[in-house]
Amino acid sequence: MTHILALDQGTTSSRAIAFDGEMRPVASAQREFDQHFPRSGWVEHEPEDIWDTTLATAREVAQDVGGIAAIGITNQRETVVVWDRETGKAIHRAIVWQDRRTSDLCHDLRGGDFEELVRTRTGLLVDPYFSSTKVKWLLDEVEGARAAAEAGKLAFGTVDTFLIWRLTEGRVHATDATNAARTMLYDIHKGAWDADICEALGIPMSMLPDVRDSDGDFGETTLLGGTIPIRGVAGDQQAATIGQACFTPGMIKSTYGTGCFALLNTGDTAVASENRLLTTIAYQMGGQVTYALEGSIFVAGAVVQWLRDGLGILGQASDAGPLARKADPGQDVILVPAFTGLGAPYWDAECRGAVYGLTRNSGPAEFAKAALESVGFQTRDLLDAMEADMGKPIEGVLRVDGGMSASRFAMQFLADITGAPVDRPPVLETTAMGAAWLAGQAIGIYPDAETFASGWSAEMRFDPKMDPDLRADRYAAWKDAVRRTLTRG
Ligand SMILES: Nc1ncnc2c1ncn2[C@@H]1O[C@H](COP(=O)(O)OP(=O)(O)O)[C@@H](O)[C@H]1O
Ligand SMILES: O=P(O)(O)OC[C@H](O)CO
Repeated sequence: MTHILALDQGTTSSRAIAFDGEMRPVASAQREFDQHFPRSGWVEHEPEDIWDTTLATAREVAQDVGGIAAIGITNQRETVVVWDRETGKAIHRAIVWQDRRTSDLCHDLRGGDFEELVRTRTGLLVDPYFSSTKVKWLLDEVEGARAAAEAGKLAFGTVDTFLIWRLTEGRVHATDATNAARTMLYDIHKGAWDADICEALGIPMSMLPDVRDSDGDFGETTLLGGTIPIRGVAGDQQAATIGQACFTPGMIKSTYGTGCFALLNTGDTAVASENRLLTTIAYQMGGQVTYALEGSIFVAGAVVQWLRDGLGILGQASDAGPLARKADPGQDVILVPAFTGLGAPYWDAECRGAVYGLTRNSGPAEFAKAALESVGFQTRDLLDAMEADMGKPIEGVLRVDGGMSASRFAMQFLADITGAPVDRPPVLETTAMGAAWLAGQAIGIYPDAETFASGWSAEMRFDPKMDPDLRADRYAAWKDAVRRTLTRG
């Protein structure tokens, strides 16, 4: 039997999932790895941990199913690895997307021509979230790094690129267009690295990988038994967009993992946001770019982890919904989970979390309810910004996935507060499925986009049930709470 192996290298764990010829997941393995927080606001991963967990899970699953026809890679985005081309060793730990160490630098870079250049060419905002200022930090701070980079001895990559390099044993230094689009170094209109931005940040272009189609040819690996081609690569949120079959302009998916990332397919038009959303690449196939508007929220499932590990009021994440159902409906407790600032559409890196409306009777149930509702409120912020950018209401359904979409309470509130039906597919591993589909259709064993999309169906639909007046009141209360939390008022 022919299988496609999807490698999903996420923020907290590496997963390998084998899909059979019918695109059904048939075997999987997962390994968590350590998170390093050397200072407040800094987040690092050990590149060898990323590699070891990826290789171990890939080997386990490959052995389980036997023949693998092709590999698809999907990855946590923006995270930076810089390594020595000669030895293959990283010069420093990976700097993770959540890391805020370049806040001051980004602050200094805002407000002038550079910010405008970044916005118009990369579709992004000047924020520590993206890769470029992290690369600059490494070149400035690691001894000898800048000289080595200028001599062409160092390679930069997002995690996909690092894994491709390792899997091909240094033969291929490449990424796909979706990952390139998250670096803040890539012109998404021209489809090329931007020399002006690289020069402004002092990043030698010799460090940068070759950019290919998401279903391009990324070489072969002999490390999993036999010779297996790598034929699909996409950032995890883009892979989820593909796995949710959001191939038509106007379709939206929203993934609830550690954070939440909503992508609206805008077809061949790169819509410039007036509402602080990101313009990004959904996928590139056959040289043809499909764009998306993206809203990025930094804390979604992480708020449930906080209830469990920080407050200790949950035994496990799945207790959150049942606890929230016990909350006193008369209390309007609002939690703004700005643990690391707020992402879209506010982009306030300095503000921190807050709780409003506490009474003497507020307890664990009210906290659980407020935490789950905060994710719905934040998604409504994104959808409103998308509607404003598109100049028309967003019709249709929100397709959801990710670990937190398992919560029926959270998904029902999401439908209630957005007023949009919410569809949840039977396979929540849509990220891996998207990467597998890219690779599988590239080698001709999976159907084309149209056929894949027509076969897509929801396992569960959540219809909005909230009274429209109550919806308006509750959302106004959220907006008021956010206004009071922002450092910029
Ligand atoms: N039943 C549940 N109810 C609420 N949150 C959940 C539930 N199950 C998982 N989560 C949350 O989902 C997140 C894990 O989702 P996952 O997609 O694996 O994230 P990531 O890929 O970012 O590591 C965790 O933050 C966890 O708190
Ligand atoms: O690893 P995840 O699923 O939390 O996704 C991380 C995103 O790609 C960051 O942009």
